[in-house]
Amino acid sequence: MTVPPPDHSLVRLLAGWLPGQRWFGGKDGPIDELSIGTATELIAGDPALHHLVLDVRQDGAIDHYQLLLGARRELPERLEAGLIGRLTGEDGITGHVYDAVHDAELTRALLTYMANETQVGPLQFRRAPGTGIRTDLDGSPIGAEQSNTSLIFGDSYICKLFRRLSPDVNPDLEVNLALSREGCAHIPAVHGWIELEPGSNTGWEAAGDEPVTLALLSEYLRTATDGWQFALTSVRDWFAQPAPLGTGPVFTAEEAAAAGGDFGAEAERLGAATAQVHRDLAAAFGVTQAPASVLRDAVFAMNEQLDQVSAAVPELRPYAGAIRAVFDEVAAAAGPLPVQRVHGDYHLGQVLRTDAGWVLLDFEGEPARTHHERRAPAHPLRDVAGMLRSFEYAARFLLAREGDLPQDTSEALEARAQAWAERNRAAFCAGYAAAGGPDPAAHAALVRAFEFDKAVYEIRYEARNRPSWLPVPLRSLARLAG
Ligand SMILES: Nc1ncnc2c1ncn2[C@@H]1O[C@H](COP(=O)(O)OP(=O)(O)O)[C@@H](O)[C@H]1O
Ligand SMILES: O=P(O)(O)O[C@H]1O[C@H](CO)[C@@H](O[C@H]2O[C@H](CO)[C@@H](O)[C@H](O)[C@H]2O)[C@H](O)[C@H]1O
Repeated sequence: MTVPPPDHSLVRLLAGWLPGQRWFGGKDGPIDELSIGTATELIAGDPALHHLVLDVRQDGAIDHYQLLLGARRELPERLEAGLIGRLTGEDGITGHVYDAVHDAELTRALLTYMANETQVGPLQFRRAPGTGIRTDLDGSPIGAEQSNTSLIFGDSYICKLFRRLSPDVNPDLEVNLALSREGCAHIPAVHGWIELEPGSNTGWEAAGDEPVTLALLSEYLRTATDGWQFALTSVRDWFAQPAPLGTGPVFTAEEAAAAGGDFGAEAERLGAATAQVHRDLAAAFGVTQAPASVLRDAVFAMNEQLDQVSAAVPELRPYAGAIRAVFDEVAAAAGPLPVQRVHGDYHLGQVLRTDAGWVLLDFEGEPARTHHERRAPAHPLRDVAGMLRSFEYAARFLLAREGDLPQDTSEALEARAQAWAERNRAAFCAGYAAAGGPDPAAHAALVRAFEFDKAVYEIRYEARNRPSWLPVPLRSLARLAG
């Protein structure tokens, strides 16, 4: 038997391992070709650490994924979860190769390199101006379901390693740095980042002049509560209120105040924080008046998405006519519109409640959008609509996943879900407008169109990624379009 050349066998191992990774975006189809775009040795010896950018060709397009590859002759049991395979190589990588995010002994070097602003081959490690970085902390991956991989270092830092790489600066880094410069109080402090020199990967089709962002090191908000979990706790309390079920929703201000875990005041504060971040984004990146044709083009794209998703997900079809009518109404009334940088994928899972207030995370935009789309200016009420959708999700999540409840219970809980959503939507909008954002009530048709567009996006997202969640957006669509 001939032993394949070591480089070849590494590529083969990677091609077998990649499709099984949570963060791999190309699960819909086969990998046509995989090659190693850049390979940089960060630590030599045993164990060794290599940084790889994998160029993955699928269906005519190339995506680039980042991997920290560990190599050890003997693999301790604690690292087996990340095992990719074994190499008999002669190319400097020998022994067991594995995803090194699990190896604290190796990932500690990331902090040291960032603290010292080291350059290794095409990789440049950066420290944010005016900060120091501790180098004595061990990293471990967070358990959360996420599109990237984040390591927590002690109680101090969270380092997000972007898995699918954007061709230039990642909007998450770009926006966080810009907001830091504005003194924005609603983001975690940026401590450092890692980037790849422009032009270092020849397999990059759309590379720009900017360095490619590989990782972002931020302050870890250890005691913060995730917005989605916080909201769900409130919905549970709301459902469990002793007022007799079936007599209508608990909804007077007094009843709401008495309800354990009422979320209204939090929703209002979140609205205010959102408006403040929008103001800082406008200050950092500017605001332009987009001509009416820009909104008409946006509506064209909304209709296109509606057609595509209706074709793929039959459950959407009964609502398509009502949705199209709302889109067309907005297009017909289109005038010049102020646009600016926004969050782009705003929902309760992107906000944390700290002792000091709400903090916004993950300015990368919707994962399915192109890099160009994710950095494009938009109307700030798009973010407002995203969060309104999220209140709908939180309100209906427990019910949609409950299965068959007796009809009277189900109707009574639906009424409460509706009341919860309405109360928190209104509180969020009030907080947003009071803090200086464009009043959602004064732009009701636009907000409604953005909400429908987001709902259509969500239906595709759930059908593709979490089919058991599909009833959640469908239930709220039935109400919105009904
Ligand atoms: N600075 C932070 N402090 C505490 N937890 C954080 C911080 N940043 C992110 N997280 C947690 O990590 C999760 C994933 O982060 P996120 O930036 O949304 O990653 P992804 O882009 O991979 O979805 C968040 O939902 C949050 O729970
Ligand atoms: O957080 P990501 O950038 O990965 O965003 C994607 O995944 C989200 C789910 O994790 C998805 O959000 C949808 O589900 C949320 C509850 O899990 C809900 O709060 C949001 O309102 C709903 O859109 C998001 O759409 C998707 O881009």
